[in-house]
Amino acid sequence: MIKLHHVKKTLDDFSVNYDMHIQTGYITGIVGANGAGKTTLMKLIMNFIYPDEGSVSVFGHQPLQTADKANIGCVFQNSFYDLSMSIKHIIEIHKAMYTNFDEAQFHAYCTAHDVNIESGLSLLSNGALAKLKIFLALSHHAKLLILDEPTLGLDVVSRNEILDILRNYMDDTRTIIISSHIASDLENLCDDLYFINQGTIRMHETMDTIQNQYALIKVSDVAYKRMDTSCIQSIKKESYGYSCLTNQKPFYLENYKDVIIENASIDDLLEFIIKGEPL
Ligand SMILES: Nc1ncnc2c1ncn2[C@@H]1O[C@H](COP(=O)(O)OP(=O)(O)OP(=O)(O)O)[C@@H](O)[C@H]1O
Repeated sequence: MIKLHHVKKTLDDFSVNYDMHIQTGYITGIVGANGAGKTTLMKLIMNFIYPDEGSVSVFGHQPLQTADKANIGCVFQNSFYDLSMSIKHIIEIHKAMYTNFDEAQFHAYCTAHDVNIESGLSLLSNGALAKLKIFLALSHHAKLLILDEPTLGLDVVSRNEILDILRNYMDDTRTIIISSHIASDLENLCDDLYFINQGTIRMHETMDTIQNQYALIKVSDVAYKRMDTSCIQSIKKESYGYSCLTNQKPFYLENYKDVIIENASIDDLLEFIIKGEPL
């Protein structure tokens, strides 16, 4: 569905370097701290900015064709319509932009999730505005959804509603790329994750591999010295000794029955990527 081949881009003093293959039928999460380069990645995919080197292909086309944009729904954090506009006006724009804009479906989303279609944008709460952006992105039956922090500003109930809608939206022919600061949202949604730090991909794993193979091992200084660290990827010094990240959980569960071995969350992995000491 999407390939980034040796893509390099420099924006003032920030550079990115991306190689990625995002597969059809997958929900791919993009994880990274503030300023890691997540939005820049999505802008490169959407052809809003162009690579200095390398290539980006979407739907097998390089660069993205204008006709392909009808098959993409996107939500970007900092760009939307002027707040003086009404929702009805925006519906008209989307009907003109997308021949397959499904007004009935859009109404159904808004009605089911308490977004008043009669309203002007300026009267909507932050949460309603966030939902509106998502419903617009979903309502022309796009094959590809690019969602940059779509749940920002939503409470937990609304976030879970949106995650359910995205799960229901998926089928084998559709693809979602989503970034979020809320790791649990991605944990419960994504099939595949890319971890980005300072414009580079630091880790790419399926959610299954993260859940089955990755773990945190918490040991004292003495226990750390005795432990086989050949399958430890990175460590952090802690008050009690060391916290160690492994991608060989079964090995440590089998051989170190007396130490604390915990599942590694997305937040744990990101923290190790940023602050861990690689072995
Ligand atoms: N047009 C631009 N010109 C110069 N620098 C830019 C431009 N766009 C982004 N940057 C810089 O690139 C870096 C990455 O920005 P980006 O928005 O991709 O990060 P992000 O991971 O989406 O962050 P956040 O989670 O905070 O939204 C930041 O340091 C930002 O200031």
